Amino acid sequence: MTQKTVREAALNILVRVGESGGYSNLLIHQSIEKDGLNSKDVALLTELVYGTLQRRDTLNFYLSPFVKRKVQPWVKWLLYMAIYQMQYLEKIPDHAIIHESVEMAKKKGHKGIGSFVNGVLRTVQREGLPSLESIEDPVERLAIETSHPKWLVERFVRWYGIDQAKSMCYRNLHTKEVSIRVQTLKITREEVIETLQKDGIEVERSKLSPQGIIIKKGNVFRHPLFKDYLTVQDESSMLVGEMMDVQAGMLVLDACSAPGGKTTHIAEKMGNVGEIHAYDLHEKKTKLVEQKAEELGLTIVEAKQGDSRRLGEIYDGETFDRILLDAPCSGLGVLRGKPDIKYQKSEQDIVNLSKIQRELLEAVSPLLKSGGKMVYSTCTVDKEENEQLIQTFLEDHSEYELDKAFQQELPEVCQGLPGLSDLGLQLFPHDLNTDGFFLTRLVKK
Ligand SMILES: C[S@@+](CC[C@H](N)C(=O)[O-])C[C@H]1O[C@@H](n2cnc3c(N)ncnc32)[C@H](O)[C@@H]1O
Repeated sequence: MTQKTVREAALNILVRVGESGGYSNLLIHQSIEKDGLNSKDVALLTELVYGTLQRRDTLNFYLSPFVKRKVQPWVKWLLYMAIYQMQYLEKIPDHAIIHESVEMAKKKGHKGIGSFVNGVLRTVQREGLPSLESIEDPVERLAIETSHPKWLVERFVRWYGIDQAKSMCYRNLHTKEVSIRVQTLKITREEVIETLQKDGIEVERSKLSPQGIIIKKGNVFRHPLFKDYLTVQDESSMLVGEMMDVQAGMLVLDACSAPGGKTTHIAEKMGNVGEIHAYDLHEKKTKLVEQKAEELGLTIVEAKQGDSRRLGEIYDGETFDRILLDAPCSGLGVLRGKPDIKYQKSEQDIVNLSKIQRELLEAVSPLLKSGGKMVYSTCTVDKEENEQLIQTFLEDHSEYELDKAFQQELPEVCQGLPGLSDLGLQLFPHDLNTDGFFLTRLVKK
C-alpha cells in the first residue's frame, strides 16, 4: 500500500470513530487484515489514527481560527490529520503533507474542496498555530492541551489535585509498551526471554509479576511462541492474579471473566489444579475465555454465560474460597490504548457503572466462604468506582474487612506509590507505565 492509501484508510477510520462511535482498535485491526498492510504501513496507520484521535480537541483549537465556515465531517478530520502531522511528526515535510491532503480532498470530494484544504493549510503554514498559553483558566488549558473533556479533567483535579491530573493527562497522550504473561506451567520466563532475545526482540522483566515480560522492541505477535505460551496482558492486570493468593485445589469464582486474561492467570497460579467458575454476561465472550484456556492448556476453567448479579440463584450460600470481581468500569485508566473512551463517556456513565459495580459486589459477596478472600479491581482511575465504592460496601457489610496482608504482599515497586491507601491500590498510568488500575482485597470474617 502506498502512503497515500494508508492515509485514506486512516481518514476512513477517523471519520467512523469520530462521527459514529466506532472503536479505533477494532477498525485498525480490520483494516490491517483487509488491506494486508506491511509493518511500515501498520505503524503509519496506527500513528495517524491514534495520534489524531488522541489530540482531537487540541487540533480543533489549532484549526478553529482558520476555518470560518461549517465543513463536512470528513473534511474536518482530514484537516485534523494534516495539522497533526505538521505539528507532531517531524519526519514528514509540510509540503508533502499539504500536497497529499489536497489530493485526498479532490479524490474524496471535488476540486473546490481541494482548493479549500489547500488554502487552510497554506495559511496555517504561513501564520503559525495559535498559542495554548492564551487560555487563561488552568483546568481548561489542561483539558485542551491534552485533549480531555473538561468535566473529566475537573474530576481528576478534584480527586487527585492539579499535579497528578496533569501527569495523568500528559501520559495518556503517549502509547505504552506491550507486555506479555508467560504460561509458566509450560515454559519458564527465562526460557521465553532467551528465545525472544535470540530472535531479535528486546525485552525487560516485569517487576509486578514473575510471569510478566515487557516488550521494548520488536513484534511478539508473530513469534511462534505466541499463541500457546503467551498472553498479552497489562502488568497491572497481572498484579490481580498475583494478589489473588490462590492455591492448588481451591474453588474460585471469576464473576466478570471475558476475555479470560485474569482467569487463565489464576489457573496458572493454581497449577491447573482446582476449579474456576468463570462467568460473563455475554455468551460470545465466554467463548473467548474457553478458547484462551484451551490454547494455554488450562483445564480447570469452566466458562459460563450468566449475569453475576443473579448468581445467588445458582449457588447456595458460602461456596468459594476466592472471588475475583474484575468489574465492568468506565475504562478511564486505559485511555492510551483506547482514546475513543474519553470522548464517548459521560459523568452519568460513571454513576450508572458504580451502581452496577455495587450490585455485583452485593450479589457475589454472600458466595464467599468465611475466611475466604475477594479481590475487586477495575481499569479506571475514578474514586466513585473504586475507593468510595469499597468504603460504602464495607460500611454496610460488617462481615467483610480489608485484608491487612494486602499491602505487605504488594511488590516492592508499589510500596509508597501515591495511590496506595487503606482502601487499596490506585495505580496511575504515570506511576509505573501501566494502565490506570485499581485493586484491593477483602476478607470475610
Ligand atoms: C473488565 S472486563 C473483564 C476482563 C477480564 N476479567 C479479563 O481479565 O480478561 C468486564 C467484563 O464484565 C462483563 N460483565 C458486565 N456485566 C456483567 C454482569 N452483570 N455479569 C457478568 N459479567 C458482566 C463484561 O461483558 C466484560 O467482559
